[in-house]
Amino acid sequence: MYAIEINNLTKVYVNSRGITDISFSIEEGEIFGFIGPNGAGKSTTIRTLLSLIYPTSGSAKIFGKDCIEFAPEIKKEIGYLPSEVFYYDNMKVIDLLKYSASFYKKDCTKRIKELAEIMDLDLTKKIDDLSLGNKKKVGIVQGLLHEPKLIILDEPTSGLDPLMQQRFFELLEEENKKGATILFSSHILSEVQRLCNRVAIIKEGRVVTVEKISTLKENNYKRFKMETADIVDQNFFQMMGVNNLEVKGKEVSFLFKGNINTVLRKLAEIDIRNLWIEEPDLEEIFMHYYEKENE
Ligand SMILES: Nc1ncnc2c1ncn2[C@@H]1O[C@H](COP(=O)(O)OP(=O)(O)OP(=O)(O)O)[C@@H](O)[C@H]1O
Repeated sequence: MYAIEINNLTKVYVNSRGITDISFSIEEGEIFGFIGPNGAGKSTTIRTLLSLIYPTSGSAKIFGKDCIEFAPEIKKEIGYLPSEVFYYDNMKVIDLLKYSASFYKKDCTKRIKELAEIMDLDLTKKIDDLSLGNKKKVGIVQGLLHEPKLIILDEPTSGLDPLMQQRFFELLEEENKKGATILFSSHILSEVQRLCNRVAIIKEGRVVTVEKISTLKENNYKRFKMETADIVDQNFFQMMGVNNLEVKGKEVSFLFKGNINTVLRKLAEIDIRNLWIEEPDLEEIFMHYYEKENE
């Protein structure tokens, strides 16, 4: 059974696009990235899954159940961290978390304490007195305290310092090992690359591709970097499959997609001092994908 199954989901807002014909599925136990620039439609998709808004057309299932028809039942299985967290500022952190826990049938006291310790969160403080990063931590504990089967995170790391981001990622990996499925929305590629197995790339309300991170990295592009013995005209490197070409004196770099032998035969015509062939990072692949789509 899929943890999430989205079928042709469309949301049209009164004056703007929203999302158009989104379809993808997430297997139970996956850590799935949802990536795209601001305004691409990530939050709209997530809010629809949580039945906080209703789709114009299409449908989605969570653990095999329609996300609108079975919304109250499904919500108990989900931990959700919204991109922006708002609280009744006058409350103490512990009171807010106890209040959140009261929606679930189990006793979450022990888990609240464990999570607060991991995330270095002072439970006795008033929410009013917390920094943005600490408010984010409250959201994280609130989202995870009932040990949900599905964790949905919308831009979860904004406001967290690098050490806390690291702890948070480790926490997510542990939850995943215990069986939780994770949907991780972000516009930061490096964090998606670090955490996720698969990713859906969304652009202007539409999913442009769903790929394994490893496929995106390995099968598509290689980054060639070299030092040539003499200065070579950049036209020499212009061939099918070469992109993002940069020639600075004797230093040359480009992304290559295609049969690697073609490029190696071509390079054999010149005198090369040093050559590196690397996996490009996701950022480069992503940018290239977007450029290609815009052609
Ligand atoms: N409540 C709303 N009313 C009208 N238009 C909206 C509303 N919410 C989102 N939109 C529009 O829908 C589109 C998708 O926005 P959405 O917030 O889902 O994107 P996003 O990928 O989550 O980006 P961000 O990271 O900036 O939140 C945008 O064009 C946005 O302006």
